[in-house]
Amino acid sequence: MIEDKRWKGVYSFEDSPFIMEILTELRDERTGPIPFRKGLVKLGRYMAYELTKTMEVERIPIKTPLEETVGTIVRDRRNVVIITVLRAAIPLMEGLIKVLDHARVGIVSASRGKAPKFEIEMKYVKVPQVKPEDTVIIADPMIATGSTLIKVLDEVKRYGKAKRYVIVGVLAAPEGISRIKEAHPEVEMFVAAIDRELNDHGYILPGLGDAGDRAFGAPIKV
Ligand SMILES: O=P(O)(O)OC[C@H]1O[C@H](OP(=O)(O)OP(=O)(O)O)[C@H](O)[C@@H]1O
Ligand SMILES: O=c1cc[nH]c(=O)[nH]1
Ligand SMILES: [Mg+2]
Repeated sequence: MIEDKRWKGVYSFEDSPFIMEILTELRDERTGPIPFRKGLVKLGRYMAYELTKTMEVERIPIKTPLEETVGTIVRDRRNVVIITVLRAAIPLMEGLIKVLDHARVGIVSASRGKAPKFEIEMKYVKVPQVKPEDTVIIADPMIATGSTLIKVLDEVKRYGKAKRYVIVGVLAAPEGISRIKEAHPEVEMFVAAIDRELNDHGYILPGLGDAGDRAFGAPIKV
């Protein structure tokens, strides 16, 4: 996990060969929906494991069958709310929750309109009460213009103030990170990699394409 020099609290996993191997499979245009979804689940699991290294722990006395000793509890793992941003975060959340198994889960829908406005439509919002001891983890694989996550954070903050707000994603563009940090400076971000830039349609380059479509197939209008 490396903190990017450009922003405070923004980390990538470019130092982790295994996470990079999973990302490589996701980027590859030949990867179909089944391995694509499996890759997102794997990333969720490993990134959650890495995230626990930044959490508060507690030492507790325990007894083995032979003697008394001291054990460890990741205290913050008990107080997690995962916000799943439909659609593409569904497999990522499935991985996160394998490690963060006590998590309460909120679901929000967010659909990004076309360039140049990239308006975000948020129709479905089900978020639990957020408590002061909570770590709110917002799962969304792609941080492009940042518009989706700014809107999700604005909304989620109405449900109570958390101890930490953490975004877990796969790829981020520098433009999106800067915009989110401007709107919500305290937010931390953990992404597999930070890519070069956005194209005119708001897609991340080199990126992996449309994460929702690659995981679930392209929707049609009827
Ligand atoms: O940072 P932004 O520019 O806002 O773009 C990022 C958003 O775009 C994708 O969702 P999309 O709107 O394609 O919905 P989908 O998951 O249903 O495909 C992605 O999952 C993010 O939520
Ligand atoms: O590159 C991008 C940008 C937004 N949403 C995606 O799914 N991919
Ligand atoms: Mg999409």
